[in-house]
Amino acid sequence: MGYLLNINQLTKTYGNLTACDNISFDLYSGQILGIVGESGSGKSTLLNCIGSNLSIDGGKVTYTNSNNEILNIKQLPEAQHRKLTKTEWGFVQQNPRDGLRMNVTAGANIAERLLNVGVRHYGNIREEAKYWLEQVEIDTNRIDDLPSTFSGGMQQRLQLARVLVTKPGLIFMDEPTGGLDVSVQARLLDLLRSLVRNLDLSVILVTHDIGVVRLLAHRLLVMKNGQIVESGLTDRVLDDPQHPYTQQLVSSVLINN
Ligand SMILES: Nc1ncnc2c1ncn2[C@@H]1O[C@H](COP(=O)(O)OP(=O)(O)OP(=O)(O)O)[C@@H](O)[C@H]1O
Repeated sequence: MGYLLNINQLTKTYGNLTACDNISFDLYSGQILGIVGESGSGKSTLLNCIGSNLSIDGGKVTYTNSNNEILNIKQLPEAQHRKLTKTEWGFVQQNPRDGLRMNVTAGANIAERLLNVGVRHYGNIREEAKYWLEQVEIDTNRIDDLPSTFSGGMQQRLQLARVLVTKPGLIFMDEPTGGLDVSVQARLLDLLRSLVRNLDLSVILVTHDIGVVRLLAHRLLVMKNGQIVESGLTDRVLDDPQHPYTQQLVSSVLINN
């Protein structure tokens, strides 16, 4: 089977700074790809060049959609790109406020994405919303509450439900457990792990937290100064790092923990 996503020589510059320097990789269906690296290495920029409408200065992003059409993402008309991001793609932001609509109920947050894929029957929508609240371990009695009345961990789980309800072909996650207390992080991580396994999700996951990729990612890209310095199976990269930068990244985790 062919790839789900192909990134070919992607380059993004800000003035004199090359935030992403000639990045190439493939993502296959059902794969969780982790992107790690220190702050400023270009991880979020790369994710936004692929998953959002951040412009690029060179290269090509190709996605195979659910109809097996191969889409040249950076050349897609704006309306088609918007449709893709509202249906087949999902983005889980570090700050749930960026991924949720805070002024509508939890149920409406989930329903909005269902409406985007053409579901119209109110009863079905409410049942689907309840189902996904259960999947992310939120009490269905909270369906009519505003997300602002939820804890940080609950907001993050609601963001997941909102994304998962359209059964996206590809999910982008930017530090999904960042900004949460350690115990809340651990619970979210557990939930994420069972969801990605049970739903066979395809995910690009950006984090500076080696523990997160160790638990979730099949493969890793290690970024430094906008470049990929090492890539491979997660266990191989973390247990037998080849590049001095990866060695330093892995050993600093051992020391800090
Ligand atoms: N809008 C922007 N304008 C100018 N420079 C930017 C902009 N966004 C990012 N950069 C620069 O691009 C580089 C990569 O930033 P990016 O946020 O992608 O790194 P990161 O690895 O995601 O870091 P962090 O883990 O801190 O989020 C940094 O040097 C940053 O200062």
